[in-house]
Amino acid sequence: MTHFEPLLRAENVVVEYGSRRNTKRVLHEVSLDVGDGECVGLVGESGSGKSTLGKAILGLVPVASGSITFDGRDITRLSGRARRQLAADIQVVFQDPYGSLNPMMTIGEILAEPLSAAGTSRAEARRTVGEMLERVNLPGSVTDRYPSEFSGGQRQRIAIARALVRKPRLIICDEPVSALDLTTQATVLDLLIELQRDTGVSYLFVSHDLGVVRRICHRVAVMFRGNLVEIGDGERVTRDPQHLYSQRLLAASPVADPVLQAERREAWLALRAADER
Ligand SMILES: Nc1ncnc2c1ncn2[C@@H]1O[C@H](COP(=O)(O)OP(=O)(O)OP(=O)(O)O)[C@@H](O)[C@H]1O
Repeated sequence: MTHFEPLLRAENVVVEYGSRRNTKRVLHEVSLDVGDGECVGLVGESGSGKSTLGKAILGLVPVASGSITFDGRDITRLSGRARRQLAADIQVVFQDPYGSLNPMMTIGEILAEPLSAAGTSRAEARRTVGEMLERVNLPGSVTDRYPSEFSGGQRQRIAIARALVRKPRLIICDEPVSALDLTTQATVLDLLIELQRDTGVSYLFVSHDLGVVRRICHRVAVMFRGNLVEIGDGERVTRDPQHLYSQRLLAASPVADPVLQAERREAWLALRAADER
């Protein structure tokens, strides 16, 4: 089995929404590692806290307690400036390729923007943009066109290229293929796998779709009502649902805590139900 050095480590992360008087805890001491070059899936039913963990790592929601370290450095509570500097290393790809690309900008402008914000020269930015388009299998000629001229799958390729331009070490993929039809999903997942092989980038792959996660992830973490209730060290090649559901997770969990045990079962039954729909 491959062992991975943790690039990202979340330890006992607590996130609460709401006001001081009316607090709703949505993450309960969640701990999770992502290794260099590893793809860790985060699955769970709707509202279980998957996106919130992604947002906490990106600094988009405050962490009430616990810590998040990246490459050995505490990034739990960074100033705005330090957070912007970290943007080169941690990028995000969202579900909605329609909403996440500015419709008023050309593809060339969209891809060059993070580079010019970081002070890269125009010539260098143009070269990098061309390289990234090639990586996501789009021709260089797309730079003069606008997002509305592309299909959902192509837009998601563009969003991935934008996430890649600053050569990040981690990409939070938040339901990146959920809005796509099945064939397009498959090509985008294959692209993500290929990019990971070529660049060694790590993914935290948020999805409610176990089939998708099974296809792309090395390990799968299961969230349930704000708790991380299970981590299975699956493999990308694991395609057998029985392997995940029955062998590893439902039957053989040596969990002393009966509440956690019950939550694990419920989480997996909910996922299985969603998977079968
Ligand atoms: N800005 C917010 N203010 C208050 N509550 C929120 C906010 N964002 C999310 N929540 C709540 O936090 C909980 C976790 O939400 P989150 O979006 O992280 O779940 P999720 O597992 O990603 O769900 P989905 O698969 O539907 O995206 C939910 O109960 C949700 O209603």
